[in-house]
Amino acid sequence: MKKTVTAFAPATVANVSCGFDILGFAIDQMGDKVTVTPNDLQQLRVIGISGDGGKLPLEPEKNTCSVAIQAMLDHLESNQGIDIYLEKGLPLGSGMGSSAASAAAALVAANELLGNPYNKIGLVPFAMEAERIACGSAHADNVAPSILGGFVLIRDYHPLDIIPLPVPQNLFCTLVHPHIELRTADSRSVLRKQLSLKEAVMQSGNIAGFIAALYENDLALLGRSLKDVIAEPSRALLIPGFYELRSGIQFLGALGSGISGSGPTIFILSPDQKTAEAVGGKAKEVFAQIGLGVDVFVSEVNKRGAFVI
Ligand SMILES: Nc1ncnc2c1ncn2[C@@H]1O[C@H](COP(=O)(O)OP(=O)(O)O)[C@@H](O)[C@H]1O
Ligand SMILES: N[C@@H](CCOP(=O)(O)O)C(=O)O
Repeated sequence: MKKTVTAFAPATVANVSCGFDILGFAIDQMGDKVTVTPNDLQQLRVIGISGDGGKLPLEPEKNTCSVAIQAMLDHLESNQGIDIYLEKGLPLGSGMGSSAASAAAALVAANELLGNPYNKIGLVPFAMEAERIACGSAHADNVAPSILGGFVLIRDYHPLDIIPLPVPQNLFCTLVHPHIELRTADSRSVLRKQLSLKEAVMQSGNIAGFIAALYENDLALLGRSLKDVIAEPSRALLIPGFYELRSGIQFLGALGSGISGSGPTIFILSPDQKTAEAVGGKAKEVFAQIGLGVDVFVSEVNKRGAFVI
């Protein structure tokens, strides 16, 4: 067995407006790193965390790294002991799949340590168990793209059916992260439990249009499909500046915008880097006017997903 393995897993944008709980994509550069080392104690231990300001739990039953690896070891019927070190690169409660990136990096590192018993899709159910403890819901729309990269559709959860999708050319994403923390568990609690038939029809039309746009490389159709009648109406109220930003960028040439995951991060898709940068500049102005700090990132879609370093 290898002595030590480190893996990186990227941030993700879940939902992508029209795909609540069933669609997500991975972002370049930003993410978490996890290092795993075997121990002889037959125990999983989180031996250290950096970059989290002391906020994340070291208890193995509460940290998404250890919960994900434990789910994998249980499936393998293994009692291998592993020490876990997490370098947190993503802000917590950001809507950029922070809890998911930790789980994804931990699984890819532990899988390598154990001789790769699983392919990447095989790791997704273990990462979903980590999401269950992080926010009370085992959604896969962050963990699947963080592990696999690109756009990923979760066609069904029972049984799990994961479909990697094509990534169109020249698609750029601007992420605008206002400096507030929004826990996924809290922003799930504001969701309506019922949809009207009319709303279900609208959401189905848009997710179908979005998937067709990915296959057709049709960015205009992709932009028209960026609509969300399920989560955005209730969640946007929790995000100061959401509607101001949307109206501020409307003539800059972006394809569309929405809430990244459960927020507060807002994503904007653009057909070129120049537009994505201009949108980022406008976002800084809008948030300066309302007096709230923001971080702005511009990224292409990350096609690689989590990898061993
Ligand atoms: N390794 C971890 N990385 C990130 N969050 C973790 C981790 N372990 C546990 N958590 C918990 O998950 C929650 C953050 O997840 P979540 O609210 O889903 O954020 P995000 O929207 O960024 O994914 C926090 O309450 C945090 O305590
Ligand atoms: N589909 C989930 C996605 C949550 O993403 P996160 O990055 O905010 O954890 C939801 O909308 O609740």
